[in-house]
Amino acid sequence: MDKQDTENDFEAMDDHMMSSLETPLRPDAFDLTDQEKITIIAGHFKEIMHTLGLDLTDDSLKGTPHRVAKMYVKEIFQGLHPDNKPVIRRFENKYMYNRMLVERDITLYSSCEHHFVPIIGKAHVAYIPGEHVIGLSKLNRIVQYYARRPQVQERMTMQIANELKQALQTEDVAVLIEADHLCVMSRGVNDVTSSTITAEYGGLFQEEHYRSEFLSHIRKK
Ligand SMILES: Nc1nc2c(ncn2[C@@H]2O[C@H](COP(=O)(O)OP(=O)(O)OP(=O)(O)O)[C@@H](O)[C@H]2O)c(=O)[nH]1
Ligand SMILES: [Zn+2]
Repeated sequence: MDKQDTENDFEAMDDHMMSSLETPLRPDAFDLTDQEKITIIAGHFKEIMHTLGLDLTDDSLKGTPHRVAKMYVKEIFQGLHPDNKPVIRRFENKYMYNRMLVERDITLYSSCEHHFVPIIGKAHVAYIPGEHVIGLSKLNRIVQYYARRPQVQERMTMQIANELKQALQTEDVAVLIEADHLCVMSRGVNDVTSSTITAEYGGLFQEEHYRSEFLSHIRKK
């Protein structure tokens, strides 16, 4: 691929990211069942391994195509399927708790959509309840749902923030993600010390006071 192609790729990526927060999916993305997807992906992965020169009759390797396909569909990319979206029940804020609620250090395991290798880190989310609250674990589940698909960190951050705003019926939501990208660490520039931080601050979190309180909570150990 020459430099011009790479630049065009990035222009296409920029256009897409500006026009939509949605993960780019084909219109017929859910026509196949999970089982059909696993069978097809296993076949393709077998070809990849075969092309790499691996002996697929070897005891240790022969199950790998099916293992990888099942892992893609049922585990690390399960967040592509809307059926796996967490069901969030809103409760009335009967305690009248109107201060900040922070859920910090949420385990984040995602995959880079450019190289299909892991993005590993932590998400910190916060909101200021209005009339509604949701169960604490649902904050983690929303993070996991958007992480379990091929991602770029910026889009993942915005998708999580938007979902929280909808679930909580408030703009007063903050999301900060700090993550290590294996595509940066284990190949390419091979940098194992850098990490990537992205953040979205909605509503009151655009004000310095609320933002600093959030940041001070997530810095405390
Ligand atoms: N903005 C953004 N870029 C990412 C993310 N994850 C990976 N990338 C970058 O996507 C870019 C893809 O660039 P390319 O030049 O097409 O790929 P490449 O030749 O493998 O690039 P190198 O990683 O530099 O070797 C790389 O610079 C990655 O670091 C992400 O979450 N956000
Ligand atoms: Zn990557």
